[in-house]
Formats: sequence, C-alpha cells, structure tokens
Amino acid sequence: MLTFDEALNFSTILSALACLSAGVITLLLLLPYFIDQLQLREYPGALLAKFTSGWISWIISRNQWSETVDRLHVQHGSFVRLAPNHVSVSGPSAFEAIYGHPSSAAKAPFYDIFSAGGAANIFTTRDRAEHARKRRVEAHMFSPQSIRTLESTVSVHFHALVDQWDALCAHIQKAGSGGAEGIIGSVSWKVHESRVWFDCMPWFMFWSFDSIADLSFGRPFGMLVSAKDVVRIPKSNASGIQAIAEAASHSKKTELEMVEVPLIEVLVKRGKTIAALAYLPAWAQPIIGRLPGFREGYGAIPKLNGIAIAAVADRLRSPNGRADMLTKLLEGRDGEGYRYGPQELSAEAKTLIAAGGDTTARSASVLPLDAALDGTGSEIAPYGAVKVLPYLEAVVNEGLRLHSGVGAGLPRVVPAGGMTILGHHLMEGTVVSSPIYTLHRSKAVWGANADEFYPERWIDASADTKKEMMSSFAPFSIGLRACIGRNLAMQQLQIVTATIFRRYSIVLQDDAPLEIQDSFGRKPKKCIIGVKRRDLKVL
Ligand code: HEM
Repeated sequence: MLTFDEALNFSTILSALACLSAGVITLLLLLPYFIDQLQLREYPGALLAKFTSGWISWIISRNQWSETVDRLHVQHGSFVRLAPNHVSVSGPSAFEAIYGHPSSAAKAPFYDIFSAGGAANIFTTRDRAEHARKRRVEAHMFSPQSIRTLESTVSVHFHALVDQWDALCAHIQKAGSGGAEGIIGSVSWKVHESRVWFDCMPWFMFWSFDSIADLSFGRPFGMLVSAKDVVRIPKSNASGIQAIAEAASHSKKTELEMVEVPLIEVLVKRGKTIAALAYLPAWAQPIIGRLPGFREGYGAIPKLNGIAIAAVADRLRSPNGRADMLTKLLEGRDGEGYRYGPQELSAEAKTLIAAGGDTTARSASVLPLDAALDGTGSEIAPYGAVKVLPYLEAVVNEGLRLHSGVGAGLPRVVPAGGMTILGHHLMEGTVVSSPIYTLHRSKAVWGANADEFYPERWIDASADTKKEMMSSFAPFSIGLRACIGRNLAMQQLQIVTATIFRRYSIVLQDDAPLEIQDSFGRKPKKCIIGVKRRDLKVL
C-alpha cells in the first residue's frame, strides 16, 4: 500500500511525464512549421494541415476528400496546403506541369500502402526504371489493336448482364397490375408503376469484375450468373504464392485450401481506409490501421492480395489455352528478356482487378443509338458501330467528367532542382498534387452549369472551346503514369451504355444527388433505377 507522500510523488512523476510527452509532441509538430524547410508557410489552407498530415487523413476518412480540397481552392485560389510537406495546385497548367510527359516528378510515398503484403506493381512503383520496365512488358496488352481482339470475350458478359436484367423485367408482366418483390442472388428488386426497381451498382460491379477476370485470367469470377458477391481466396497468401511458383515451374501441385470472400465488400472496406492511412507516416499506418473505424478496412488489404493470388494460381494450375492477359504477362519480356516471378505476377494481377474492375456507365441517349444499331443483328452493341457516335461519346465523356473514377489529386514528389508551377518555385522533396475533381468542375472552363450533367456541351463547343475543355479533362490522368487501361475502359463504357440504353427504358428513383464513396476511387454508393424493356422493332 502506497503512503500519502509516495502517492503524491507518483502522481507528480506521472503529471511530469504527461507534460513532457505533450511538450515533445508539440515541439515535433511545431518545429518543422517554424523551420519551414520546404518554404511552404505562405500557402493557405486548414490550420491543422500546416502541422500534421493527420488532417488530410482525417478528411479522407470522413469521406470528404475531393469536395474539401475543391472548397479550399474556391476559397484560397490555385495553391492550397494539404499537409506540412504537401501543396495542392489547381488548374490545367498545373495539371500539365505535374503529370505531363516532360515532368519527372515521381509518385509519392502515399502509394506504398497499396502494395502492402505484396510486391510493388505498375500502379504503385515509385521507381522510374522499374515502372518503365513494367510499362514495356504490359503496354502491348492494352493497345487499341489488342483491345479490339477482346471484344468477343467481353461480349459474353454483356449477354449475361442483359439476360439477368431481362429476367428482372419479366417480373413486370408477372406482377400484372399489382406489385411484387424478390431477390436474385443477393440483389433485391421490386415491381411497381410498371417498372422493376433495383440498385444497378452491384450489377455493374458483377459485370465489370467478371469481364476483367475473364480478360485477365481466362475465366470470370461467376458473379453475374450467380448474382452474388463471392470469390475464392487461398486460406493463406503464402501458400497461394507457393502454388503459383510450383505451377510456373511445372513441379508438384500442393493442395490449396480456399475460403470464400465478398470481393466488392472487400474493395469497399479497403478503399474507405487505405487512402486515409496512405498519407500517414509508414510507422503509424499499422497502429492507426488497428484502431476501431480503420480495423476492418486495414484487414481487407491482404484479402485483395489473396483474390489476385488465387486467380493467378487457379489459372496456372488449370490452363484453358486462351490468350488472356496473364498469358501475355507470362510471355511478356522487356528489352532485356526479364520475366515476372510469382510475387510480381500476383501484384500485377491485383492491379488488373482493382483498377480494371470498376468501370460503369451512367447515362446515354437512345435516339442516335437506334439509328446506328438497327440492322446490326446484335443484342450487344458492336464497338465498330458505336465508337463513331458523337452523342454517345459526349455522354460517356460527361459521365467521366462529373463522376471520374478518381477525383483526388494524385501525389507526386518535386524532383531535384525543384519545379516551377504558375510562377511559384516549389523545392525538391515537396509533395505536390492537382485535383481532378476541381479540374473537371472549373466554372471558368465548363461554364455556370459545370455541376450539371449536360452532354450537349461536348457537341455545341467551338473548336477553341473544345481544345480548352480537353486540357481540363483528365479522367485517366496524363503523361507517363496515365491509365494504361484507357482504351479498354472506353470500349467497355461505350458498349455498355449503348447496349443498356437501347434495350431498356431507365429512370432514376429520385433526383437527389448520388451519395458518393470518395476514396482514392470515387463511386456512387448505390443508384436505384426503374427499368422496363423498350419496345424495339429490330434487335
Ligand atoms: C473508367 C475507367 C478508368 C478510370 C477512370 C481510370 C483512371 C486511372 C487514373 C486516373 C490513373 C492514374 C493513377 C495514378 O496516377 O495514381 C490510372 C492508372 C492506371 N489504370 Fe486506370 N482507370 C480506368 C480503367 C482501367 C482499366 C480497365 C484498367 C486495366 C484493366 C486500368 C489500369 C490502370 C493501371 C495499371 C494504372 C497504373 C498505370 C501506371 O502507373 O503506369 N484502369 N487509371
């Protein structure tokens, strides 16, 4: 038992320790601000952002990333400080300076967490030489010519999607003048007012992930047919990597124990957390990642690795002879004859699933589609017939402008010698980014109706205005690190928009703005639509 004096001493020591820790923490936060090594003190922004990268992480974890940065740019102008070492610069010239071909700014440490538990891949690597090597190996997989040859593979999944939606529409007749409701797989539907109503997001996800899995590994996940968010992963990622190595070297095949996980749910949980953690120092990520609110998303990171490992292992253990992207990755060599090993193969496969599996179309016009598609004799819009339709292209562009898959600024590090942007010299080592969300909504470029979905702007624009619009339109980013899957994404978006809007009459449940998950990827949380078959004379 402590005496009164001892207890007093003990509590004095505790208080002193607490004061000391608070002092050290305050000093650690304040010192860099006053030393101002990167000379960023003059840049405006949220007060906390000047002292800690915890501020931007907090904003991201609150689902307010793109809108907060956009609001700060409206309030303060082109330059906004997002963290002690990070400045966001808005506008087309800044975008070009940071990401365009002449720029040698490398990706920031932000990207490291995206390779956690696996090797760096084409999307995450920060090393210029490694990136160039990967890009050389993979570029031909995504050339317009290669993409055209994939049309017959992806068409199977367009058919599977319309088969499911036709089955949903059939409930309208069955319900007669009354209502009805039910579930296909894990997606619920309701019939009322002569339409079937459902959330289209899971359907587009199933379609998109099945297509990318088929293109990449020669077999779909089977989500569209089962209408369920279920894929299989190895019980342990290490055993999956071992299975890939064995299959690649044609040695014995160890039995691989598998478990089922929900892919879309894993991606959503991972997406909500990973970008918030990514801006924190590497040592803090596993600590914060284990706190309530982050734990589930942090735990989802290795699961995505597992999904990629399973897909590669499965495909190598039972090849089907089709020339899918994995075949090309296996055969692919850079100029020096380098080939991917098991870790690197699964890391690249992860990027294909995560980056390529989330492409959705938003809206379209039916009139020019009928004229172009009548007589093609196909239920699925052939790419050759739809890629030349200006209004369809305008609709897809407008969807990509307002709902671009990535809204945030992609962080880069200012290279040796510094970088001058809009007349401001930024020092070597400064993290710099330019937000796509703000670029796509600038009233100076897009006009007073910048926040409206108005495809006609792409048709009505004069040549000069169109040029200005194009320099402020970068859904796939630009330069050396621009999206490698752009051709595939545009082909998929144009076919799905044309096919769906030609076949069905679609209305939104309400006019309220879509609720968005604003992580590294931006996407609607859900989108309820009312669908019925259009009365087409020719199909
Ligand atoms: C509408 C659909 C898509 C959008 C809006 C989109 C957008 C982007 C953006 C903005 C980047 C730059 C990311 C950064 O710098 O951090 C990127 C990179 C990338 N995307 Fe996409 N993407 C789409 C579809 C696809 C598809 C279908 C694939 C492949 C199957 C793909 C594969 C990649 C890869 C591998 C990179 C990294 C490229 C590199 O660093 O060299 N994307 N994408």
